[in-house]
This record gives sequence, C-alpha cells and structure tokens, in this order.
Amino acid sequence: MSFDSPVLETRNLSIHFGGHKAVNDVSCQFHQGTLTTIVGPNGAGKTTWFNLLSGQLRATHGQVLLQGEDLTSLNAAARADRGLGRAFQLTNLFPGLTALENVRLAVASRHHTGHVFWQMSSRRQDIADRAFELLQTVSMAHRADSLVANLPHGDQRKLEVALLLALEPRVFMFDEPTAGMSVDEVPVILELIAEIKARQDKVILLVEHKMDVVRSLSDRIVVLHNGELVADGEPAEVMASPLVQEAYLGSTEPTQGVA
Ligand SMILES: Nc1ncnc2c1ncn2[C@@H]1O[C@H](COP(=O)(O)OP(=O)(O)OP(=O)(O)O)[C@@H](O)[C@H]1O
Repeated sequence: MSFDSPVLETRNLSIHFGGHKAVNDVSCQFHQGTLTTIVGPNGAGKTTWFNLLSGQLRATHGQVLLQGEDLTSLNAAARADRGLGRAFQLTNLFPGLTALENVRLAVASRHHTGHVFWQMSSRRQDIADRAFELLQTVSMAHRADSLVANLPHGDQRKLEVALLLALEPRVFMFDEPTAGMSVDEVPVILELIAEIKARQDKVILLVEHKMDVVRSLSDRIVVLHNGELVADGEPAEVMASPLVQEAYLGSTEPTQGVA
C-alpha cells in the first residue's frame, strides 16, 4: 500500500430495512491523520453507517476496507481486533468495577493477556502502570478507585475514551462523545480528541451535534441525508453551502446543533 492509500474505505455501503434505505451506496475514503465529522438531520443514517463500519450491522451490499483488507464479513469483535475502535456511549463500561479496573481490563485485552499471564506480577504491574497512565491522560487519575456506577456521566465518558485509547485502534469512532456532558466537561473531551489527532497516525470519525465546537477540529465534513452522502469537503465549504444549510442542516445558522 502506498502512503496515500486510504486507511479506511467504504465502497457502495448500503443497508436496507425492508424497503427503507437507511444507508444507501455510501462510498468514502479516510486517510491517516485526518478527522472527519459526519453530520445530517435526525434519521439521516449516521449511527447506522457507524454500525456498518464497526460491524454491529451487516451491510445489505457494499464493502468496508481497513488498510486494504475487506472486513465486510467480519463481526464487530474481529473488526475491533483489526483496529476499528468505537466508543459506545458507556455500554463498554463495567459499572461494578473501579475506573482503574476497567482500564486494566482493556489494556490486558489489547495485549491478549490470558489468565496465566495476568498472574505474573511483572506483567500485572506493566498493565496497571499503563492503565494508570491512561487514566491520567483523560484527567481521571483522582477517580482511579471510584466505582464506575458512582461516577458522574462526564467522568464515565472520559473513562470510555481511556478504554478506547487502551485498545490502540487505528481508527477512532466517536458517536456524540460530548452528549450529556456539562459545559465544563466538553473541552476536556475535545482536547483529548485533538491530542489523538495531533499524533497524525490515526483516522478519527466523529458524529457530533455541537458543530460550533468541533468545526475547528475537523479536516472534513461529510453530510448524510436520507441515508445518502450529499456533501463531502472542507468544513467551511460544506457549511457555507446553502443547499446543506437549508435542506440538510435545517438552519441558516451553521454554528449550532446541526448534526
Ligand atoms: N434496525 C433498524 N430497523 C429498521 N429501521 C432502522 C433500524 N436502524 C435504523 N433504522 C432507520 O434508519 C434510519 C437512520 O437511522 P439512524 O439512527 O442511523 O439516523 P441518525 O442519523 O443517526 O439519527 P440521529 O441523529 O437521530 O441519531 C432511520 O429512519 C431509522 O429509523
């Protein structure tokens, strides 16, 4: 593969529920070091398209390729193993474990650490150290021993990012990472995403309603409408398009609530 080859690609990706084309013929390429935000009105197909990428849903037709490998027939776990990492709005967290224990499990799973290795104290220390480091990365070290069930929503979302970082994916998929967060917490998550992007070695995909805050982060905006890709380009260009503002974003004010 050449340097310019896309890391992730969808080819004519589609899923039809009965006669309803929830995602229809979406072809897109994503390159290393880029952050793309996916927007569109409610029901446009954003989450369904994410589900098709991560393997929660199987395509009616079309393909998903990661670094040239066709993942279309693989399930979600196998795709995650290949490097497709998705934050799942808290469903990946174990509420009865502490924050640190959650991250430790993610670090151990990344390194396929089975029961025997888990017993080795040096290995266990490496995993614990890495887990604590990741908690620090998401500004959660002071919560290491808190039960996840007792954490505020914003802290749970930050923890979820730590879990994702632990898996060291090639592609990061964030579905509304700031949903339900307080005004104070939003910048923390955005800063984390900006840091991941700054490393220039990942692909980041974002579905996010708060376009005013993510616009500066995005290299590109893809607009879905009725399951189809209707605009794709640099943020300023896409957001300025009257077609996109009026027909697809439902507003002539591009700065608020457009996803
Ligand atoms: N399992 C399913 N069975 C039938 N229809 C579905 C299924 N999943 C999604 N849909 C339909 O597909 C369309 C796209 O839904 P999707 O949730 O992907 O939209 P979205 O752009 O993420 O919307 P929102 O911004 O409201 O989250 C909707 O019309 C939805 O009702």
